[in-house]
Amino acid sequence: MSETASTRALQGRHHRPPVTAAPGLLPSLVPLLREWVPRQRWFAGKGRPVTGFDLVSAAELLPVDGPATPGMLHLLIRARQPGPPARTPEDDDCYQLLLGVHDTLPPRLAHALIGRPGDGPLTGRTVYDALLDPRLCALLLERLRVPGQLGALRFTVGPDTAIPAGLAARPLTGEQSNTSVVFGEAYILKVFRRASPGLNPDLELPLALARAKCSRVPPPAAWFESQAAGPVQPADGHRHHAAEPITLGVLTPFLDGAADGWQLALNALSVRADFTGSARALGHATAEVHTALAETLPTTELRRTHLELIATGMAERLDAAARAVPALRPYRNRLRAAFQALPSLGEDGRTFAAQRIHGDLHLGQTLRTAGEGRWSVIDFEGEPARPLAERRDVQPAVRDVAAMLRSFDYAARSGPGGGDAWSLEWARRARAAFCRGYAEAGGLDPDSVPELMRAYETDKAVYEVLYEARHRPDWLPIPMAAVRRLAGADPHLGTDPHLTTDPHVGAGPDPYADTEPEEGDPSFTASAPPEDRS
Ligand SMILES: Nc1ncnc2c1ncn2[C@@H]1O[C@H](COP(=O)(O)OP(=O)(O)O)[C@@H](O)[C@H]1O
Ligand SMILES: O=P(O)(O)O[C@H]1O[C@H](CO)[C@@H](O[C@H]2O[C@H](CO)[C@@H](O)[C@H](O)[C@H]2O)[C@H](O)[C@H]1O
Repeated sequence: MSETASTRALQGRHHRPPVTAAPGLLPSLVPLLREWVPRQRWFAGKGRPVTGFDLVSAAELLPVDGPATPGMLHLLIRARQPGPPARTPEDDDCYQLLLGVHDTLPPRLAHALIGRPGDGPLTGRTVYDALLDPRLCALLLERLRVPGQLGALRFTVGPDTAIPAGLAARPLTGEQSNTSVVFGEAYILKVFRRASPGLNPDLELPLALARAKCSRVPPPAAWFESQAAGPVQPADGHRHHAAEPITLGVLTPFLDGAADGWQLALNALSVRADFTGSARALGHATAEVHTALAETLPTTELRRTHLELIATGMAERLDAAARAVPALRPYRNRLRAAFQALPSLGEDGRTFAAQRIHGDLHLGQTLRTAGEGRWSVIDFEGEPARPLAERRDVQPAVRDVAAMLRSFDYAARSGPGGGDAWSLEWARRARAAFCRGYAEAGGLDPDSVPELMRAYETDKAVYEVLYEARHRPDWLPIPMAAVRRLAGADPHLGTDPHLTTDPHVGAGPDPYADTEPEEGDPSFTASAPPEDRS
């Protein structure tokens, strides 16, 4: 579409009141959304029925009254679900929808269909997920690349950034917590599906890292937010005001041809290749990101009372997970021991540094660039299920390290070896190499804080049990294996033997390493895996 045509379309000059002002709009969409929203991967309230929706805000991004061209609506809606009341406004389940409105849906968009309202202002029209329609995505980018305001929506372009017009859109359809669209293989727009009042760390931290000149994270090029969504009536019966802007989407440079760490790890496992060079380089990248975050955003020292609070939070999450997933219950007491070790750490006046961290680091959040083979880190949103305030809090940086260690275990258990002895040894070595790389590049040596590492790895495994039970039940055995291992480890041992850094690890041939490998380890190569040599 030409710039003039798209600008005209986006101007949306109406000769009628906007359809979003019609009182019957949301009621007419509710029956469709009650079917469609709970089926989406990003829907957080799985397992509880949706009894209705409240409208938080609505904007007409493209007029919906043209018969030949699709219209586009922007909605923030809050799902009504019976159950325990929300603890904070951030806990409420508010979702962002971009709806296409057309007379008839072209067959190529059949998978995007939401439904056809039987009454209200869109009677007889077809409503569908606009983020699956490349044409509507391209128009959304046209809106985004020019700073400005539309109703409650505010569009911002980063400093010294000029986004070209007319980039072709390619919606991503993989399993994701949010919805992403690639434009001209030059930019990627991530549209957050859960909308919480407050700056999303996936905008906040990359902006801070760009200020700190950290080149490990693609800098935001443009973003859009919603300002003050007015009073809403969530399930807890209290009226909340969304005082802070809600971050809705972020556009960043697309690392074309980059491969993600998860895929690279699975590739390595499939040919029985060592991964220690890559893991070590990833450790370096992670430490660089942590250092830059600590330099540019607030930090604090955690003392005994903080450690008590952290341990209590972990124990509460364990209890909640065990209520939802019975398989966890037999391990509950022994897992708790890992958390109970934390407060005693502060007894001698020992303190631990806390800072802003990634919050959900795993191999799928790392990208290795095609040309120079350098690791980047993406997706700073934190664990999507946690309240925003908690995700924006300072924490020990080793929490990210523990999370990444879980990811090597996941790869080994879900990859081609299916958790055989060779794969588990692969994971042990990759984990140790990551820790070593992290410490080499200035991060706190994970071996020096075994209790913290064990507590955070346990907390992460518990999170994963709940995550898999909700989203991918077939994957549940993977974190359950970690739960059994962590519950079996002697809580008085100090260092978990699975975390110990073997000084000889991290040296095998690794086709994906971006650092010079050290002297090779002949006992662990692609051609001679330990159990194959007999
Ligand atoms: N800057 C980028 N360059 C290249 N690919 C990216 C970039 N950002 C994200 N991706 C790809 O898009 C996918 C989804 O991004 P992510 O931020 O992890 O979204 P979600 O929170 O929905 O999981 C990632 O797995 C990655 O492959
Ligand atoms: O969608 P996000 O990337 O924000 O993160 C969520 O989904 C992840 C899975 O896609 C999940 O990660 C878990 O599975 C990974 C393999 O698919 C594994 O590498 C991670 O270690 C494991 O935690 C993540 O926990 C969840 O928040």
